[in-house]
Amino acid sequence: MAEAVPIFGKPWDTVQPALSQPILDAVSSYGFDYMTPVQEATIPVFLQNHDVVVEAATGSGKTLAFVIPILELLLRKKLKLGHSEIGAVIISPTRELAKQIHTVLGEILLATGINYKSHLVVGGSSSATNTADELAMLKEIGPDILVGTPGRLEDVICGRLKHGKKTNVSVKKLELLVMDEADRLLDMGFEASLTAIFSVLPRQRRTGLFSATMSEALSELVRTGLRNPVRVQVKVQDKDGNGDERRIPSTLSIQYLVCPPDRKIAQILRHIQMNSAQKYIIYFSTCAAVDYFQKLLRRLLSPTAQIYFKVDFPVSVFSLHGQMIQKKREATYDGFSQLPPGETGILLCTDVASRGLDIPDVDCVIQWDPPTDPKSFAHRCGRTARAGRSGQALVFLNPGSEEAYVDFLALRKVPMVPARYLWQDDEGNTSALKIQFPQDSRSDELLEFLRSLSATDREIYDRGKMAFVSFVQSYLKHEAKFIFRLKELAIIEVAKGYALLHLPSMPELRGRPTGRFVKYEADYDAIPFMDSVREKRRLEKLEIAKAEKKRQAESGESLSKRKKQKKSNEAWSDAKELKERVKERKLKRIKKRDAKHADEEARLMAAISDPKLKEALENDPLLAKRMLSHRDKSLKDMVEMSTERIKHTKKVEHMTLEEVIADAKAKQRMQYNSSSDSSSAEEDDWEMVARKEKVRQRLLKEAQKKKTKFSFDPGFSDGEEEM
Ligand SMILES: Nc1ncnc2c1ncn2[C@@H]1O[C@H](COP(=O)(O)OP(=O)(O)OP(=O)(O)O)[C@@H](O)[C@H]1O
Repeated sequence: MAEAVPIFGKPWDTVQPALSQPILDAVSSYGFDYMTPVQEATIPVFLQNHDVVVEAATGSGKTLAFVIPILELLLRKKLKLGHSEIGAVIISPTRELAKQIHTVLGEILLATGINYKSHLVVGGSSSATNTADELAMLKEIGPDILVGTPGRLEDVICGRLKHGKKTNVSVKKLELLVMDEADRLLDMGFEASLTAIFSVLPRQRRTGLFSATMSEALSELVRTGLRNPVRVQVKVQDKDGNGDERRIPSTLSIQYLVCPPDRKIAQILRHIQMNSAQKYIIYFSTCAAVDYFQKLLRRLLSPTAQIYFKVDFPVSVFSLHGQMIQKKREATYDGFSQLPPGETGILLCTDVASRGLDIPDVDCVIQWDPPTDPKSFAHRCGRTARAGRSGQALVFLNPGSEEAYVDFLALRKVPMVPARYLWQDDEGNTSALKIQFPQDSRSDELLEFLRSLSATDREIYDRGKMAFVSFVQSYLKHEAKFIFRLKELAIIEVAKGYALLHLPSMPELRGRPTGRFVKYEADYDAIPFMDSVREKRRLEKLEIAKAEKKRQAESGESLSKRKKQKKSNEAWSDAKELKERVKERKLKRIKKRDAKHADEEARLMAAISDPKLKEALENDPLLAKRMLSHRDKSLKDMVEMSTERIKHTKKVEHMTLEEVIADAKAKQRMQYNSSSDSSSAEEDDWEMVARKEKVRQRLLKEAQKKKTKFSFDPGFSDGEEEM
């Protein structure tokens, strides 16, 4: 078990300006006699009404560094908040973290006896499934402090509602805004929600940003949301006293193991076998991998698998990722957090659990693969070694280009030391080896056993393929691309490490020598689901597919032809649908325009008695439009102009663009020579004809290219082409 190392600062009653007695009593009821360095540095500055930007290692006590000043400032101002008025808002990137902060706040409020209420505002919570429910709850409770995630908070604070109800929350008297894991808030693309929230909060508020890692985006936020902030940076020295600075707690030891990807699972199991009664968190890059390895681990813990994973102590396996429903997320989090001491527990998760979570007594953090965002690395490791306790972290690096990650992190003040390869003898005894990649037949046997599980359980088989494919896709998303190069990744060994029965067909595998991968001999169609309902449904579908295949084989259709046919049918129907939609939109536009013109023309025709004029107008609806906008011209002039234009339009239809321009220029010259004022309407018409000619030329070229039928009506189509 991890032991506590005292790394604390001054007592709480030394804070200047002094904290109120109820708050001092509350922290002492927690058994916290001394502040941590970040609390000592931050609380006085926040209390002196400064905005703060706080950067301190994981597990250093940042939560109380903002919770205490929030309560103290609200108390000190003796702020009388109405039923719907909010005094402080705390924003967190994940629901779990928001819930945790809300719990800490609630406990402190209870211990102080202060009459403020806090409320948790997160999406997908079991208590309020939508914003309307949330607002109804808020109306009933009348909280003073809100803790939540950006989207739902934006809904509640800014009144962006889906149900047309007005928000009944007022932030006019808000005193404090805190953003925990502020850099993550921006990385996760919450910037728009944050900006919306800032825009409705009073400018005279205090703002605090807290994180263990700062980013460039954060300095942008400092510029936009804070006023002359005081920057608090708590530095950690290396334990060996060489004066080196580190971004991680001094009580945290991080090891790395350069290990072929197909040995990882055996290494993890041996780790667990060697260290009983420990709490582990294992990070994966994708939700699919979490689900898959949870299934495998659970099966490995069954009595029949004890030959490969022999443990004589109870082990509970949990999983947590962002695609799980909220209720399950909450149950997992609570289950793992409340695991009784002396029991071994393993939480498999993605980065949704990398930040801020204060799960008690986590002894070891293992990273199956490094995170795509390098900043997450320190946060993941920081789930252990919290508040002065010691803790261990281990990351697997694939041989090839990933070894460079060690130096990359060292430059970012995250030091690591090499780990030893864990070896298991034939009796199942585990020991640490000095050599890096020994022959490891027991690891190979374990993989074969996992494959045999896959060959008898379709859910494991399907999930394995999904996990592998999603891993490859996530590998391409690594921010440190110069280290994580897919070309240099031993992808076949990765597939072996995922205990796949066969390689999936994917472009990333094209051109790779696959000889090292031995396909598992099995009838893949026969692999059943353990769940009888799913299996029944699968068999029914399989029957239908087989019957169809047989029918096509009998009718002589080749597979490639069938595929081609299917593809062309899909493409054809898609294209047809699109064409119809375009046509529909076009017809709508024409109808709308015609209705408008018809109205104008009707009024005009009613006013015209000259039959010649009427005829000219019928031939040229564009003229009707022009006549309405040039009422100062006599109708007769307009008709002459129109007749001339119609003649000319018909002529230019067969002219090239150069000829049209030359013609227009000649007309202009003639007009200039005759010293007559050129009519602007007429100039517009020439311009229009030239423009239409340009369009016609373009369409002609395109049509020639596509060899499609081409028609273009320069008089009426108003620039709309028909192909
Ligand atoms: N003054 C204190 N004395 C002893 N323990 C403390 C003190 N302040 C906080 N702690 C404990 O330290 C642990 C870590 O605190 P907290 O979760 O606030 O860390 P953090 O800096 O926010 O970490 P992270 O960066 O991972 O979010 C908690 O269990 C908390 O109860």
